[in-house]
Amino acid sequence: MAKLVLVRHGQSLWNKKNVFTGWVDVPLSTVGIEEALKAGETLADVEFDAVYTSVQVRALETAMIAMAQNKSEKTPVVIHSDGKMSEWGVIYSEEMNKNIIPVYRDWHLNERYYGELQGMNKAETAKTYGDEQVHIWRRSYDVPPPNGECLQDTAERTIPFFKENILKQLKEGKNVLVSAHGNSLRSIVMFIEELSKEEVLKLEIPTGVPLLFSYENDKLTRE
Ligand SMILES: O=C(O)[C@H](O)COP(=O)(O)O
Repeated sequence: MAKLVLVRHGQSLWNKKNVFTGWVDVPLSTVGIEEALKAGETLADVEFDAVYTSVQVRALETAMIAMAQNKSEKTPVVIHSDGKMSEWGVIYSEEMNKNIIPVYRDWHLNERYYGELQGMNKAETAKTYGDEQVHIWRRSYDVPPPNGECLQDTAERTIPFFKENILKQLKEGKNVLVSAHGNSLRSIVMFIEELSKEEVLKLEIPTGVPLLFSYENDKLTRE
């Protein structure tokens, strides 16, 4: 039975300031580093075969901090796809491959692009546009924030990527860690758990808390 772990990056400096982040590349806060360390402790006994992250530093930091505590003591090595997925694969000698865990870094797992809201304080935005409008922008499936992506747009890039890469590894019996973002992970959980547009409104993914799924008979089940 293969394992899939999804983890949202630890608190970033802009999560701390309650600012819409999206594609702005903001690092972890001290709390975020502690959350990543804790996630790593929780996952220390899981023997991962592959790690996937977005290109954003907060997700990469979280994956690396967590993997540094893994009992396998393998070295996580970042592999950049440069958009050419077919070129991914075994790039080291068999001997080296035994000691490394590939960390695939790809923009398809990036946070939802928040458009004109990026850089704006969430509480102040709610004061200007109203709580309901801001909740719709933040949590609805198909209403995009001004000039940004709605969750459906995000899902259109994350789900094909998930199926072609991550699910493929799970089918081969590999254990996979995915370190990504609140909304890119919401779209993936929506797909795995077949949530409706209404159900996804309530789906919240906290920072730094690993979600564990087991893969058996072509089905992913949350543990
Ligand atoms: O991009 C952001 O601001 C956060 O990572 C996710 O924000 P949200 O909870 O407002 O969707």
